[in-house]
Amino acid sequence: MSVLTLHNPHRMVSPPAILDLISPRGESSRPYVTLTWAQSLDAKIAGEGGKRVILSGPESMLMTHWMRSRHDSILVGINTLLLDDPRLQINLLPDDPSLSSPQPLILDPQLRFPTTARILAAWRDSQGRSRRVRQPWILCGDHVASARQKEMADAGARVVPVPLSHGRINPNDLPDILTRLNLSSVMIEGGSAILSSFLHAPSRSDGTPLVDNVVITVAPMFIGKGVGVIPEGQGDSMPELQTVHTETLGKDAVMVCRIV
Ligand SMILES: NC(=O)C1=CN([C@@H]2O[C@H](COP(=O)(O)OP(=O)(O)OC[C@H]3O[C@@H](n4cnc5c(N)ncnc54)[C@H](OP(=O)(O)O)[C@@H]3O)[C@@H](O)[C@H]2O)C=CC1
Ligand SMILES: Nc1nc(O)c(N)c(N[C@@H]2O[C@H](COP(=O)(O)O)[C@@H](O)[C@H]2O)n1
Repeated sequence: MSVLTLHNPHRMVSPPAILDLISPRGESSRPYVTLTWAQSLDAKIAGEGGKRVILSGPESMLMTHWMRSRHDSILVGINTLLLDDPRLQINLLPDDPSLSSPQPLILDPQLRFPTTARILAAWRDSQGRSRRVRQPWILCGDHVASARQKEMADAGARVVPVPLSHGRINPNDLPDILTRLNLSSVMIEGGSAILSSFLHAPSRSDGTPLVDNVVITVAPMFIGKGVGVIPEGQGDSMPELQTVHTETLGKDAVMVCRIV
C-alpha cells in the first residue's frame, strides 16, 4: 500500500463503475455534455450568500475527480469562480501520468475574472509543466474591450471572445464553441444559473437533448437558507429526467440520469 493510500483510505486506484454509464470518450462526432452537481436534501448547492459548502463525502468527491479526468473540459460560471475560487483539478486521483485535468472553461460574458484567481496563479506557477494544472480559458462576450482582454491574457489566461445572446453565452452555442476549441467533451459543474440555463436549453438541431447525462450527488444534510439547484422563479418547464442508475457512495446517493 502506498503512503498516499495510507493517508487517504478513500483513494480508489481505479474509477468507480458508475462512471462506465457515461461515455465522454465515445465515438460520437459531436461534443459530449455532462451536467453535474452536488446538492443537499433541501436542494441547495451552496450556503447563504453563495458560501461554499462541502456536500460530497470523500467517496463521491473522489468519483467527481474521476469524472473530471474523463472529460476534455470542465465548465463553471463566473460567479462560481468568484465565490469558490476553485482549482478544478484532479488532485484526489493517484499520481498517474496517464491522468490529466480537464481544460477549465469559465463562462464570463463581461470578463469579470480577477487576475488574483487561484486557478490562474496555479497555472502561472506550474509553467505548463504538469498535465494536472491547465491554463484557464475564459469565454467572454465579443464586445469586451480589447485592453481588458489583453490584461487577462497578460495575466496568463486564454481569452476566447464569443457572440452573446441577451447578454449570456447561449448554451446551444456551446457544442460549436467546443468543436472550434478542439474539445470533444465537457463536464458542467455549475453554479445555479448555469445549471438552470443548460437544463432549460432546447434540444440540439438533430432533436437530441443538449445535455447527454446528468450526474447528481445527493448528500444527507440540510442547508436551509442558501443557493438552490435552480434559481428562485426558474423552476418552470424543467425537463423530464429518466434515472439510469442510482448508487450509494459512502454516505451519499449518486444518480445518473438522462433527459427524455
Ligand atoms: N454544490 C455544487 O455542486 C456546486 C455549487 N456551486 C455554487 O453555485 C454558486 C454560484 O452559482 P450562481 O450564482 O448561480 O452563478 P454561476 O456560477 O452559475 O454563474 C452565473 C454567471 O455566469 C454567466 N453566464 C454566462 N452564460 C450564462 C448562461 N447561459 N446562463 C447563466 N449564466 C451565464 C453570467 O455572468 P454575468 O452576470 O457576468 O453576465 C451569470 O451571472 C456558488 O455559491 C457555488 O458555491 C457551484 C458549482 C457546483
Ligand atoms: N462534487 C462537489 N461536491 C461538493 O460538495 C462541492 N461543493 C462541489 N463544488 C464544485 O467543486 C468546485 C471546487 O472544486 P476544487 O476545490 O477546485 O476541486 C466548486 O467550485 C464547485 O464547482 N462539487
